[in-house]
Amino acid sequence: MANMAALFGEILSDVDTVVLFSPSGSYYERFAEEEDLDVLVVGTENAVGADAFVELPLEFENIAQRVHFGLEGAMEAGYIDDGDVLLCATNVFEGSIDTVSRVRAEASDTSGVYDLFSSSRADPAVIKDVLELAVELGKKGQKGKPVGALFVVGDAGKVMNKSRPLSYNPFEKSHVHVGDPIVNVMLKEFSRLDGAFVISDSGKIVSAYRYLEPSAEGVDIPKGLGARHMAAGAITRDTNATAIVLSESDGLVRAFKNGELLLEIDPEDY
Ligand SMILES: Nc1ncnc2c1ncn2[C@@H]1O[C@H](COP(=O)(O)OP(=O)(O)OP(=O)(O)O)[C@@H](O)[C@H]1O
Ligand SMILES: [Mn+2]
Repeated sequence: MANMAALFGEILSDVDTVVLFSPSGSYYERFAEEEDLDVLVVGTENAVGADAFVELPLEFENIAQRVHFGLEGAMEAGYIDDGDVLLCATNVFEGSIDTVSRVRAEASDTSGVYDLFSSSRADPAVIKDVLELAVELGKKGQKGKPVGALFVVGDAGKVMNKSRPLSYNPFEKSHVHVGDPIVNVMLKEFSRLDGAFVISDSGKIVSAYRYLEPSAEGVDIPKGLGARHMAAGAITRDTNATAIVLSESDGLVRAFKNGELLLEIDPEDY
């Protein structure tokens, strides 16, 4: 048997931090016991009670995105620095950790996606729920047909002031929150509605059918995107809201904050 440690040694040498993605308790313990090793845990929850932990808002199926998001959060939290060499251990196939990637942390690579969750005015769990809602809607569509949707999350009072109703508001007297199971049942209904959904910091659906009228001056969104995306970008520059858009035409989910596109994901990858 060839000496694997010698053959793969380069990948494992001169590492600053080991990053474990969703490790089991016993797996984590083995690393935590090593005194001269910096260990960071990344996952949707801190199941192993690690001191250094970065929360993933979603279980990213795409490994590169999972690693990227984790490292962006780790950089933001100060666990790693620009130029650090990291060993990222994660699972690609079913079950436990099966893959190790050697990655160099690049501050210039950070897209601000972690910011979307950590410093949005709305509760991060609400952003996550809405993002999941948009992804699910993007996967399912409406009877197999692609649908579009626009969710404006946070700073709802100001958003309401910068918009007008296209029709009566079905949520006027209701107390529906984005995390409620009923919201998933309502998904299909949602997708028929025109205009935007306005959601409060705490996740209450304040209104449907809102036509956004922010000032679009100076908003710089990628060419080729239409009125829905322009309105989404612009409302986040005019207010402290975060906008999450499912495009009917290309099927992608995009998130905007401070007038900028922060995240672009393909629902099929989740
Ligand atoms: N200012 C606005 N406020 C709320 N909703 C809007 C606004 N402008 C457009 N929309 C909604 O977006 C829908 C699609 O518009 P349009 O095709 O111009 O947008 P788009 O950015 O190309 O989005 P898509 O990729 O989904 O086609 C409209 O039918 C309308 O429901
Ligand atoms: Mn369009």
